[in-house]
Amino acid sequence: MDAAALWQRYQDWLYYHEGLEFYLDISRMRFDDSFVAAMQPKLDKAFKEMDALEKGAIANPDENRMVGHYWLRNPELAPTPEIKQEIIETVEQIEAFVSKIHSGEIHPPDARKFTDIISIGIGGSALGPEFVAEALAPDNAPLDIHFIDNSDPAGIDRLFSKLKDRLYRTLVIVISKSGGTPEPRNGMIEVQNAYAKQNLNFSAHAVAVTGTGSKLYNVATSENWLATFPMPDWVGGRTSELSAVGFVPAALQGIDIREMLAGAKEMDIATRKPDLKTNPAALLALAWYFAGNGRGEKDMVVLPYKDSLLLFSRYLQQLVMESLGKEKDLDGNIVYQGIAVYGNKGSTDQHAYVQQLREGVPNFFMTFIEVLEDRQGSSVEIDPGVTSGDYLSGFLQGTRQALYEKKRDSITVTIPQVNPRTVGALIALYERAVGFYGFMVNINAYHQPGVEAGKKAAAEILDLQKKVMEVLKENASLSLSEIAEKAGQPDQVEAIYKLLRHLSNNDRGVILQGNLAQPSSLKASLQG
Ligand SMILES: O=P(O)(O)OC[C@H]1O[C@H](O)[C@H](O)[C@@H](O)[C@@H]1O
Repeated sequence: MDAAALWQRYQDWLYYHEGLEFYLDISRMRFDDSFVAAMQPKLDKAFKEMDALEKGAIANPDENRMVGHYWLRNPELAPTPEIKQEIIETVEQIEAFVSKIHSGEIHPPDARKFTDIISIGIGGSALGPEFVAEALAPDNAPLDIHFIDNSDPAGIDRLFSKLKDRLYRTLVIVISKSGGTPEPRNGMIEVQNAYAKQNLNFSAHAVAVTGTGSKLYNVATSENWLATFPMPDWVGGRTSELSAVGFVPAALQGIDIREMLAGAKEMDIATRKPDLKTNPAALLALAWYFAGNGRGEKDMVVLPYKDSLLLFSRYLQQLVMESLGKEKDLDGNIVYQGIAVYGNKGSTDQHAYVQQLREGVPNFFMTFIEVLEDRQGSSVEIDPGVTSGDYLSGFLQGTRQALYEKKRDSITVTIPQVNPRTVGALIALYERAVGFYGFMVNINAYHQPGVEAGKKAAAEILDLQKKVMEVLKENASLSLSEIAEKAGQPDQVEAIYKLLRHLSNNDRGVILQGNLAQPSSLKASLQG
């Protein structure tokens, strides 16, 4: 295609939203009109299913759940008056609580105000809050946020050593929809222990965000924590940023959650239109379908050219991959669906892997995220008439062009500024695009059966560890296969080897002797 034809194609496919000052350009995806025509029935199906979903259909059939994150930004859409009321009240409760924290009306027992937050959660209960904190927390936030999003003792210690003199004025938010996920539970117990060591009353510092009636809910209410905010059943973890999950930490940092809701609501209105060319989520889903033949054959590389959007691709990883990565379609056929997502930020990543993207295996499509405003205030000239922002903008355009020359497709999303409204809009855009795409390829985008297998296997390893420790207590020194026999798990020698190796490296009283390069030669015993 020559330059004039490309320029025409750009204009033919450009989507612009006036209210949000938002652009979407899919002109550098090389589909043709016949592809678009062939996709129309799938698009029509997706529009219809999306409409039913918003009206409260059981869009997550195997969990028998409604999918209601769209109601969060427009409670009028909620299928019952009770749900509508719950949505409105939760935001009001969050705002009332947050203003009391900011004013010091609610304060820690030994200080006038809370100054820091430890936010404990994983998956959907961490990625949204982390992304939004990085994108939107003001320089002088009323509270500084820190995250525990893993079960890594060294990671937790690093945070404790940073906060040890501030724990007494740190608010702890434990976020878990199910209230039973091991990682946040572990994080909570670690933090409780740290408070106990300093003779601090944990409950006077703690807030929960969880489903009513969950284990965490029961702990928080019976221990009289400062507050508990509900996480409704009809909001999935990966679409929970605009619920209490995202809003409690965001509002505490002084981020305008009403503006996030307003941006999302406006994007929802745009992405509800049953017309491809005026619906940016449908355009995105179409582009994804084209890129990977509706089978995820190409990876989605997401490169925001803005430091504050660094965690967007990580956030999208869960939203896209947990939603679309499915073994079976809705009719039970094996389909192995999904789209892999990765990326950090530009131009930084140009100096890491863009070499492969331009010249190596062509197994991806790019999404550039462009922010029109370079910075607030004026810029110094790096070269005559040129600022660092001009460079960044040039790098984006240059990479887009260089990729296209090599037949590597790209999408460009352009926002005027990184602010609560545009971030809310971006979240809503991708939530809807994922939903559309899910319907286009006929999968349930709202469950995650594959995550359970790893959790179950981990629980079995921990049970095995208990059995192995019992065996060692009763015996002087045993080979790994003897331990496996005595534990009644003869098939689990390798798992036993691995857990003993771990214990022996962590002062847990386990001694492993023998040739470490030949695990079958090892004998294990307990110290003392
Ligand atoms: O919020 P929670 O119930 O603790 O869940 C946290 C996360 O863990 C699970 O394993 C799911 O795969 C995620 O979708 C979820 O966001």
